[in-house]
Amino acid sequence: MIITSHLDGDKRCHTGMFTLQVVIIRNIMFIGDNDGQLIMCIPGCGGTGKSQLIRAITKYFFVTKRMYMMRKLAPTGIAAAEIDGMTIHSFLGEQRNSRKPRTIKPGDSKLEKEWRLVEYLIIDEMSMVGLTLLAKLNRIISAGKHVDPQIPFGGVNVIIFGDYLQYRPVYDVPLHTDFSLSSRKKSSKLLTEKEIQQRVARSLILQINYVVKLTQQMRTEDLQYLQLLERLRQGQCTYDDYELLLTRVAGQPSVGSLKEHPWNKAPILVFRNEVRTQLNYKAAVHNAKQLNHSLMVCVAQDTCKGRTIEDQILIKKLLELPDSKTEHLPGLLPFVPGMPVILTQNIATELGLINGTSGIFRQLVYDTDSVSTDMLSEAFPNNTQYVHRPLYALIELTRSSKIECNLEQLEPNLVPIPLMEQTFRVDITDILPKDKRKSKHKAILSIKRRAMTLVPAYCITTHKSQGQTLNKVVIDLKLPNDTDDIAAVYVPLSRVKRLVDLIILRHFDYKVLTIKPSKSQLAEMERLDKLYLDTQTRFSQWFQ
Ligand SMILES: Nc1ncnc2c1ncn2[C@@H]1O[C@H](COP(=O)(O)OP(=O)(O)OP(=O)(O)O)[C@@H](O)[C@H]1O
Repeated sequence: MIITSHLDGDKRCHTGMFTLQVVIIRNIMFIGDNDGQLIMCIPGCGGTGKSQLIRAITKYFFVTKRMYMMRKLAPTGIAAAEIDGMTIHSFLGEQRNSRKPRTIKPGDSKLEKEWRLVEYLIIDEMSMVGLTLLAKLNRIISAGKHVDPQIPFGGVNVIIFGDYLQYRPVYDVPLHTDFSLSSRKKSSKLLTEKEIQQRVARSLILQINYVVKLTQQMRTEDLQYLQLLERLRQGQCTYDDYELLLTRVAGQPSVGSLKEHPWNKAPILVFRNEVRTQLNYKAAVHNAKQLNHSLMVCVAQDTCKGRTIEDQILIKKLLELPDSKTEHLPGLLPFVPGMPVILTQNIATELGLINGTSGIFRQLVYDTDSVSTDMLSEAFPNNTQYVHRPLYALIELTRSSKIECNLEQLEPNLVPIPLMEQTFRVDITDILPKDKRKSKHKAILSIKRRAMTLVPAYCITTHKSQGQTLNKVVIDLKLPNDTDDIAAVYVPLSRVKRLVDLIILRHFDYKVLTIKPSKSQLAEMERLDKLYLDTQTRFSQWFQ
């Protein structure tokens, strides 16, 4: 109601009734009056309907014919696909892991055109958005809107959704970062440009002026389990909670077999990309055998400085790299009809064929001369057919309202997915002969890869599962040694509606259920709670 009435021009949202808050960082000053600008946060723990609310808001913009005024962004492909939006990176026109930041020039007419009509920006999964990324987004909007850089987000209304106890950004610092401690420690040192930008972004977060907290659980229908998840959020699970979860460890008489329906179709959530890749390989081999098919594996075409790579050791190393290190183009991609897959690049944004879109692999179309059975990896059986020049894969989209494929002789929901090209860098020091290694120097190669932009989805990382509701899921709670993040336990456990919808892969330690939220997570949640009280007072009629 707050958002729709703001959109419809409610005076209460435009009179600047807020307390004046001035934040000065070096020479950058933001004034927190906002003059009617909505800088809103909608926090809510997993399953309280944040994505659902984004869909409802979208519908309102749609029925009132104002879709052109809004943009929806999320930090990861899957989270973006969940809300029919885009990843922040692709929206900023940047490649993942890119070393070259996009230059922002004032008066960039393309940028201004992109932003001219945008008045509302929705950002989902705020826990995974970093301050550096937010600062960049702010700079781009400011330039796009061609307004005073002191105006937060170029005057665009921003609505941020998420849950600070879920996954944090990978190469960035979270939005709740408290700089008051570190700045005192480093007071004698000058801040780097990056640190300044992070503080600027933090000052934007401090200007959130409306908060509506979602509290009613919409996903979990199992009350006892819901209470357990609530305790988990505080790091206060009891031994009884632990014993209850132990009843779901695989191998118990009360737990169904992973080989049988429905568990043989349930996605497996793991922590590491390497483990994910290996499990996907195993599942593909197993399913091909079940179907009496010989396994097909697409091989990526790698070149270095325009030349084909001849060195067998290097070829093997490149093909075995996890796709998280190769711009998400897999070296070896097994294909079995019926295999769940996820797109890893934006192919046609306007059609919703974006990074994160899921589907089912149906058929591979390839150059028949390019098939060999020379073994490329021990992970696959001897009779595996390696396809060196695939042309495209036919994918059945599981959820798409935008695509109506009218290709001759193809069913309407089958979409051809072509190959894509990306460049990535790889450190090859470990495979160089000892006499060629230079101490302290890394040997880095730039590799151009042409490959299918798909990965199997029998198994996904817990990080990628954030934001999804899963019918049945198999999870692991034996955390990697260096993990003390509550998200690593909370995210996988909160993907299902009932405890019986999950199986835990193996025995785990009680102490993982007692991981506490960090100080800055708690402080930010408290701050948002206070703002929620203010918002309720301001809009009392909607909170009765
Ligand atoms: N108002 C509602 N009425 C009926 N069902 C709802 C409602 N809101 C959410 N749901 C259902 O509850 C489940 C969880 O909702 P949703 O995915 O929107 O939660 P979320 O807060 O985004 O979770 P997460 O933090 O894990 O991303 C979904 O299956 C959704 O369809």
